[in-house]
Amino acid sequence: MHPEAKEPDCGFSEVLPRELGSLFSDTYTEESHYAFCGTELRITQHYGANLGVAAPVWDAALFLCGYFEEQKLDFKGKKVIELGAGTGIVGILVSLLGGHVTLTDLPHALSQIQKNVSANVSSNNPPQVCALSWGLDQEKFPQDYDFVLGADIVYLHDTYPLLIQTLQYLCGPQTSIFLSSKMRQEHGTMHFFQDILPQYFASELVKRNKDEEINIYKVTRYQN
Ligand SMILES: C[S@@+](CC[C@H](N)C(=O)[O-])C[C@H]1O[C@@H](n2cnc3c(N)ncnc32)[C@H](O)[C@@H]1O
Repeated sequence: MHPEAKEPDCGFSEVLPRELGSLFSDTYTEESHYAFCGTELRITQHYGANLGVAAPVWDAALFLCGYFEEQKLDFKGKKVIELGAGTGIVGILVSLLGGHVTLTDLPHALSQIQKNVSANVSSNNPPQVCALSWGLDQEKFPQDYDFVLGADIVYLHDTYPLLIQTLQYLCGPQTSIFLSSKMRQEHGTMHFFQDILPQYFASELVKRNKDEEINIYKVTRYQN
């Protein structure tokens, strides 16, 4: 993650991008290289382009990629959607591992994701890149995903009910959701995982980085 992209101490909200953008005198890009699962990823982050929190690769995303590598999860032929994809790094990795991936985010982030897809994926079946604003757009999407992925998307209290609506819509009995989250006390991330999510889904903490306070949860529908 770029040092200038460290967590803002104010709202950390979608109001932020315009304000954050104005803090930078120039719009600039930074290309970073990452290696997971024997694959090199070239990810460009567009700073000062009003992308706000969507611009950088967040540590929770790298932690999730590392988890997939460690667990050797089999994504071949699986139907996968990523929420709040930002740069797209997680979904791009999963696509390179053989998944049929749809990468989603708010409209302002889509061109960054598309550029990273084009730079990394040359297969006949590249990821689709689509707008999905939680609680609003999910009905454009199918309901038979094998995996729903999200890295660092639990940080805005007002969006928690919207995110739950989207997860409920997208997830069938066969779906595994993986949420990798920086546990931000001030944004009630723990409250989401301990109190809100269990009202709707079963969840299990599958990996924790204690020093960085990043948790990965595997989430599924309650089985009747
Ligand atoms: C902290 S960033 C994480 C980006 C990326 N997943 C990563 O970990 O590198 C949060 C992402 O959630 C997206 N987001 C925030 N609110 C959203 C909403 N209501 N609907 C859809 N995406 C949203 C942002 O645009 C941003 O890309």
